[in-house]
Amino acid sequence: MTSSVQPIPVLSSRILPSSAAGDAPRLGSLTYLTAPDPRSGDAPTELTVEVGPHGESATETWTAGEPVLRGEYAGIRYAACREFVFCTGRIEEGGAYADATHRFYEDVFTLLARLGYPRLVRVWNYIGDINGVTSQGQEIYRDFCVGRSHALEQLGMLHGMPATTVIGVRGGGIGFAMIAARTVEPVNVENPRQIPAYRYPPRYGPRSPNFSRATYVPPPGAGGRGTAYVSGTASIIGHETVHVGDVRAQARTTLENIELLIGAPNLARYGIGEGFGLEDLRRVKVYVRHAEDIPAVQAVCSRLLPPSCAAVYLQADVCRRDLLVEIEGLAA
Ligand SMILES: O=C(O)c1cccc(O)c1
Ligand SMILES: CC(=O)C(=O)O
Repeated sequence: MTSSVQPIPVLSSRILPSSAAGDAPRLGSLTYLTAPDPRSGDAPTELTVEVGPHGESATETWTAGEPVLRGEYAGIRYAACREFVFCTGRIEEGGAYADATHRFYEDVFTLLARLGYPRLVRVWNYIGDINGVTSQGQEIYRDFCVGRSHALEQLGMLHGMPATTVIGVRGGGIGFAMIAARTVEPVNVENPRQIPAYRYPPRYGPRSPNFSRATYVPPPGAGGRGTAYVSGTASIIGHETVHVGDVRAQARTTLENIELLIGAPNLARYGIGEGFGLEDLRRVKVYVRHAEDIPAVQAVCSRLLPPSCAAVYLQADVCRRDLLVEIEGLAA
């Protein structure tokens, strides 16, 4: 009997103004709307969040070039091809989020284990009123971190989380999207000039955030290029916010952080034999806290990013009050 080795499907994605998003078969999508849209409940594996009115709206779609199988477990919707699964879910608005977040992450890992896609590649968490407080007086972002950390501790995964974005959006509750892989081996990468988030000191909250600064996915076949998924990155050196009150300097420092993170010298520390520069960024989502800062951030980014990089500027809150801008993206 002969067996043929099937090529691993390539995970691809693109971003368009939300009105122009086509309806090609997809694993899932993330849509950022600048106004509430009463018609847009979340379709299966299509997460919609409301951002501030002064930035852009956009849809990022994720496709795999082959048929997907859809399903639902514990309220989490998924769409899977052979190699990748895209999941979305929501926690409804409530007085506090730690317990619901704990349960949500437990359910996600149960689902991924049952489906056979145990390797997380990318996670997004969109939190309503992220800098507001719970009924117990804890900041909502910190309360979310407590629930996530408890779930991961139980699973022995405190240090194993991939590239992640946590951003504040309008409305209440938390929207989640995740991508996991069946066989490819993602490599989680830290930034040499930032301490790992799971080692942040307690002044940032009772439980540290759990995420890696980037996740590298090797090429599907010999000779190709891999992809570096870059977490929400901000103007942090060590564990400290730098350039408080100066949005231009925060934007520049953020891009320097990304450059150091995905460059060949840093990736070599993980045995990765390639590297990326800012010129390899294919797409970024730039989250800007204050409407009036958007033009300045756009100016910095258009100077430092290549014209080939699709950039969208979204008005949204960042997890720390003194952070004015956060940038995520992918390089390939
Ligand atoms: O996973 C997180 O807690 C996190 C924290 C900061 C920025 C970000 O995009 C994500
Ligand atoms: C972005 C951010 O808050 C962090 O890296 O911790």
